[in-house]
This record gives sequence, structure tokens and C-alpha cells, in this order.
Amino acid sequence: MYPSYDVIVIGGGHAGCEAAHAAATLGSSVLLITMNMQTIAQMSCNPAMGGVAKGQIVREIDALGGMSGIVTDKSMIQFRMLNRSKGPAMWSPRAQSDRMVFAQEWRDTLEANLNVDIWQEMATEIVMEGDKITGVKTSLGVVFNTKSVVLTNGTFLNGLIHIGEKQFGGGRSGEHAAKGLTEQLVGLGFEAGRMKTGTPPRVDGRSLNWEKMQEQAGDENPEKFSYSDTTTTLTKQRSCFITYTSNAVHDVLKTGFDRSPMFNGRIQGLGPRYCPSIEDKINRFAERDRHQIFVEPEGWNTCEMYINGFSTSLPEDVQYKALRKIEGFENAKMFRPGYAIEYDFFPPTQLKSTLETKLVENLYFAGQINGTTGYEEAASQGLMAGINAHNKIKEKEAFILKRSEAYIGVLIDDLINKGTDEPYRMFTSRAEYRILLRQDNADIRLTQLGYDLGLASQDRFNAVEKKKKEIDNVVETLKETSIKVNHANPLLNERELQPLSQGIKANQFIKRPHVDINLTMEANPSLKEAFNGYGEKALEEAEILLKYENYIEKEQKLAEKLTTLESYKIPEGFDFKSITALSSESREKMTKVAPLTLGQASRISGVTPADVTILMVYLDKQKV
Ligand SMILES: Cc1cc2nc3c(=O)[nH]c(=O)nc-3n(C[C@H](O)[C@H](O)[C@H](O)COP(=O)(O)OP(=O)(O)OC[C@H]3O[C@@H](n4cnc5c(N)ncnc54)[C@H](O)[C@@H]3O)c2cc1C
Repeated sequence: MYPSYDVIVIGGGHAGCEAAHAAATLGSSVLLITMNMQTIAQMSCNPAMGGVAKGQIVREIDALGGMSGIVTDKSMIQFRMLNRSKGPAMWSPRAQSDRMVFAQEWRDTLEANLNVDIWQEMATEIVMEGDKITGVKTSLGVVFNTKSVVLTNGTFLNGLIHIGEKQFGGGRSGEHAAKGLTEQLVGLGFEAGRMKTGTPPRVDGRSLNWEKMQEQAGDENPEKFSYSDTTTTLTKQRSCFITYTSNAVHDVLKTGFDRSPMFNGRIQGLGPRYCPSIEDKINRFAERDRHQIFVEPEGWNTCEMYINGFSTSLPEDVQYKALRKIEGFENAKMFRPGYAIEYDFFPPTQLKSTLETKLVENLYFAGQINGTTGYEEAASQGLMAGINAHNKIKEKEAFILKRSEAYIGVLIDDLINKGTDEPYRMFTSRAEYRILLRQDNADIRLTQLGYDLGLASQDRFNAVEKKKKEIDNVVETLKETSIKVNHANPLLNERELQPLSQGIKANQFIKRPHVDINLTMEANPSLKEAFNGYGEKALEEAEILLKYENYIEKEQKLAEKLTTLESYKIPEGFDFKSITALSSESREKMTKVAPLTLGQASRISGVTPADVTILMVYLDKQKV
């Protein structure tokens, strides 16, 4: 009676939306089953996208043809490029979004895609015939037939919310927990665990004294996330504000510690070390007499404020009292208390690099259920799972990104090989090739791949090809152009920079500290003419390539070296247990992860370089 689908995506969060959009855009018929259509792409916590390493991920999603960047641009109320004072590998775009507009934009995006159907209900079971997926069953008993399933349940699987001593089932504040799926999957042989996370209270901005806080405005020249020209840049922005806790705030918070689920051991599961609750911060950093708080607006037209840095599961009366001790919060009114939530996740070592499970063919896991935290991490996994679910049923090649190609590659490689014992969030330090994986060049790294898949549009492809040409021209022209002393030195003196003692080529001139492409063009106006009409981003990119040429080359060489191990294939189903020269720990871990290349095997935690050599020798012998 109901149509059957190529792909069913369970869960309309950040992972589910990208998965549904990707598979449908590639041509699969997709059903998105989600518990509440009103909360599609709900930002459960902070209404912000991007930030350090996460901003790079959003740009990568965009370059591949995903939608998180465009949706962010359309809902943005403030943009900042973080870490501008550091090297370009660290520059990270971050946007504050209007929470409601963000969700609406995602819903509009999905509704505009005629290959996506939506069904609002709880999915309770994956229907199998033998070991083959045939459908998904819902709580009403409706069965939809499908060839593959992408599971993206977020924090909803057996979710349990804690506020002080109170606890109740829920996937997010005001939403039901999802039941049934974990139990079925564990029955099928999957390993499941518990994790936890928390969110701060939201307060009424009308009750705050802004005079007592420090304003943090957006960038003077705000950028966008997307490389496409589907949106325009912001012409007005909303500011955030900074204030601090104090010993008085801490003293009030401490009065609730004996009723806090964080301290009386009632919350199970592993929490995010990098995003601790305020009670955790006071406890762990007892020597500090204040912690920074960012007061962030939740949208264009709302007075609701997100109190970043004040995540808590203390009793609501303690939260309220403590808030009012914060500078500027003396008369604060609370809209919603903060809370903690614990939920089921599936250790991601049970996945292949396509995010397909090893145990059940055509079943994919993406997002928070893989032990990650963050919208960006979730969205990127959804994108990859959606692409791979489509590719597999259409008998196309698996789509896997290398560690040297994308943060998304690093994320998935870390998850499937190392697993995670706390909610995994991305950091620049997790990427060994972070000088290659910059936010500015994600389109150059990935758009061709997205275009070849059929996900990135012709317009995007043309735009990146034009940018590449312009960059090449700028680099080549600078190499051939001289900068004369009498032109450059007045400009350098004006800026109190070291003068030239003799003329140099422009590509050397630009490498000097505090010299950028604009100053270089001023030092030889013929360059301005040569680059007339070129995109600002192409000029900036050329500057980065020349300024950091040596570092970039060094990393490129390292990445090429690694490719040798990466291209060393291990046959699927290989019997690692048969190599007795390996330690039993390594045999066990390799059997569990089932790496498909020597590179992948080398990254399994506990596997030594000696093990890799033994494996290589063994594989070589088999080839003979
Ligand atoms: C309280 C809280 C605090 C958080 N704090 C932070 C933080 O500080 N920093 C950070 O980076 N991230 C934080 N997060 C995490 C962030 O919200 C998630 O990482 C991100 O939303 C995960 O995206 P997702 O798509 O995997 O799941 P979600 O966004 O949770 O979406 C899951 C979707 O699946 C649907 N669903 C679930 N089960 C079913 C089912 N059986 N049938 C149908 N539909 C179903 C739900 O309705 C929902 O729409 C927090 C989350 C919560 C809840």
C-alpha cells in the first residue's frame, strides 16, 4: 500500500537531513521518518554552527554539495572568523544562527526535493528477512519497505533527562525518547553503550543588564559558509555579550552539588570532557574564581538568550539563584532550566569506512549515535552515509575521504579505527595535515569529488574551476613580477615594516611578515591591473599558498608518503587471526576493526609499526 524506498533515513536531525538530502539528490527515493516534523534540524543546544575545526567541516560539507553551509548562511545572525591572528590552518568560521529560521530552512530544503517523502512517527524496528533489511516498522505498526536504512537517532535512544534529583524519559527537552531500536540492534549482536551531555538554561534578554557586560560584535566584513552564491552576506548582525561567574555564583552552585546527578553518580555514561558543565568546571578548576560566560541571542526577533558556558543539570532553583549572582543577571528571568541527558550510542568500531555496519548489510549509522557530539560532526556523517547508501544500492563505488583530504575523513577514520570513550568532537589537533585541510580551500579539495558524485552542481564546479585558474595566474604572475625598492619602501615605512635593501620578486615580497596581497599589489600597480576582476577569495588563496609554501609542501610530501600505506589493500574477510607472529592483542583488534588497507591497520589503537611490517610481509607472501 505504501510506496517502497531505496533509502529510509530514521531521524530528522542534522545527520538525518544531510543523509536524506544527499541520497535523494543523487537519485534515490528516500523516506525520512522522524518523530516530530516541527523539530526537523532542531539545534538541541547552542544555536551556532562552525567554530574551531567544526567550521572547516561545514565548508567541506558545502564543497561536496551538502546543505548545512547554505542553511547556516540563510539563518545567520552573526558571523565571526575565529583565530584570524593565527596561521590560516587555524582560521575557523563560526556563525550564530536564528534557531527557528535554521530549522525552517532545512525543512524547506527537504520539501523542495521531490525524491524525499516524510513520515512523522517513531520508527521502532528494522524489518529483516534473514540477514537482509527489507523495511522499517513504526510505532503504529506501519511497515515501509526499503533497500537500505540510515539510522540517525541523536540523543533519543532511551534518552533520560536529569534536572537535579528529577529525571524523566526524553530525547530532548519536551520530546519523547525513542524506544525499541537499541534493544533490537543489541539482539542482532550490536554493542551499545551510554553517553551523556548537557545544556545551559535559557534566559529572558529583557531582564538582563547589558551595560554590565562586554559586547562582542560580529566581524566587520562578515563572510558566508557556502562557496555557492545562493545567499548574500549579512548587512546587519546581532551582538553577543560576555560576562563572568564569580565566587558568589560558585558558592550558590555548590549548595546544589549534593542534589546534582553529576556528583551523586545517578547519570550513567561518558560525558564531553571538552564541553564540561559549570559544576564540573568549578570542581575541576577549584583554583579559578571566575569562568567566562557568553550570552548569545537565539534569533533575530527573540529575547531568548543562550547562556554559553553555563551548562548544568543542577536543580532548577539552584540554577535560578546562581544565575542572578552573575554580573548583569541580577534581575534575570529564566525561560528554561538547563539539563543533562544520557542516551544510547553504538561504539563506532562496528562500522566500515562508508558508515555501513559490519554486522548488517545496507544498515548505516550516522551522527550522535556513533559517539560524536556536535551538529557539524553529525551532519558530515549523515552526508557520507547518505551518499554511500545510495552508491551501494546503485552498485557504485564506495565514497571514502582520506585523512589528508578532509576533516570528514579524519573524523570517520578516527571513529571506526579508534572508537571513542567520550563524546567525540573535532579539533584541529586531530588532523595531522591541518595545513592542507583549511577552511579556505575546502572547495578546491572537494568540489570535484562532489561534482563527480553528482551532488555538487555544475555552477559550483564552474565557480571552483574559475577560482583555481585565477589562483594559478596570481601565483605565476607574482613569480614573474618585480617589486622595486623605491615603490615598496615608502609603503613599508608607512606601516613601520622592515624596508627592502634591494628589489625582489613579488612572490618573495608577499612572504614577508605583515605583507599581504593588497600591499603587494600596491607595491607594483601593474598587478592590480593584471588581477582586475579576480575574486577576493582567489587572491587570498594565492597569498596563503605563497606565504605558507614551505609548510604546505612539507605536509603534501608526508601525505603522499602515507598514500603508499593507504593504497596497500587488505582483502575483505582477511583472517588476521592466522598471523601468529602478531601479538594476540593486535590480532584481536584487527579482527574487530577489519581494516581494508595497511594505512587503516596502522591507525588502530595498540597496533605497532612492527605489527604493520609483519602484516605487510604476510600480505606480500600471499601475493606471490
Ligand atoms: C541537551 C543536549 C546538549 C547538547 N550539548 C551539546 C554541546 O554542548 N555541544 C555540541 O557540540 N553538541 C551538543 N549537543 C549535541 C548536538 O545536539 C548533537 O550532536 C546533534 O544534534 C546530533 O545530531 P544528530 O542528527 O545525530 O541527532 P539529533 O539532532 O539529536 O536528531 C535526532 C533526530 O532523530 C529523531 N528520532 C530519534 N529517534 C527516532 C525514531 N526512533 N524514529 C523517528 N525519529 C527519531 C529525533 O526526533 C530527532 O529529530 C547536545 C544535545 C543535547 C540534546
